[in-house]
Amino acid sequence: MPRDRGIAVSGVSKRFGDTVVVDDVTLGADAGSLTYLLGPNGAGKTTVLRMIAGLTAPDAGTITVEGRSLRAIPQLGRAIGFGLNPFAHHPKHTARRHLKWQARLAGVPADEADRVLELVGLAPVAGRLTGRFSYGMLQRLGIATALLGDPRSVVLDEPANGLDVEGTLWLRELFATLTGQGKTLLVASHSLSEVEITAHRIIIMGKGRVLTDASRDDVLALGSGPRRLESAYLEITRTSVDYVAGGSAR
Ligand SMILES: Nc1ncnc2c1ncn2[C@@H]1O[C@H](COP(=O)(O)OP(=O)(O)OP(=O)(O)O)[C@@H](O)[C@H]1O
Repeated sequence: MPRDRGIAVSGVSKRFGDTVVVDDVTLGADAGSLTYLLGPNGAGKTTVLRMIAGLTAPDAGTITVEGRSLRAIPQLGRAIGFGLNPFAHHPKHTARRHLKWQARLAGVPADEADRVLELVGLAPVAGRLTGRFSYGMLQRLGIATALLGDPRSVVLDEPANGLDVEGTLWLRELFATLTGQGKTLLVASHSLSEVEITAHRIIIMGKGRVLTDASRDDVLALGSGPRRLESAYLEITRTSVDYVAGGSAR
């Protein structure tokens, strides 16, 4: 059966100045699947997500959403929900006001704000200033923004960062619900333990290139020991890390 590609990135490259940060990347995410994008710091994950969001223009290649070129989609925010930066909010606005504003930008009804506040568990603090939110609450607000208008595809950048245990379990359930509804989920993450539990497909980038794009089971088969994904990941990215905080760790 052909794969039902929600998001398809084909032969995409991006250079900043003299540096090629995304180099002929082809990857995608299927409807009804949770696809994770992994890779060391600076691998190019966020740049790929920003190009899918239309925030960064690729130098080469094509990006399609449900078979349509980005340029042919008049209101991209209705087709894909993006949660790329939990700090993209005005600290003097309440959560509800922020989401109503985001709804307007995405071209969806303002009353969507209250639906998504409920969905992410922020309804009780809807009237609180976002400047007083904890990091975990801001993550939930970012996820709420991505869910405005109930888009068929959702793209998130490290949504599990800062979530407490209850929040992590909540996010796991949310992902299961969304994929069960046939939605396309593309999520950049460094939380290997969570990825190992929830992924359907795993893409690993390094130095701007795709190193691996395979089912979760096929990636796990490359690892060994009690932390299979961690061991597979370290092996795959071994030659792709040129920045290690605190010096050479490996
Ligand atoms: N606007 C920009 N101008 C110049 N360089 C940039 C810009 N945005 C990103 N880069 C560079 O592109 C490279 C890839 O960055 P990117 O944020 O896509 O990596 P990443 O895989 O998401 O990393 P991380 O895991 O740290 O979030 C990095 O070297 C980064 O410094």
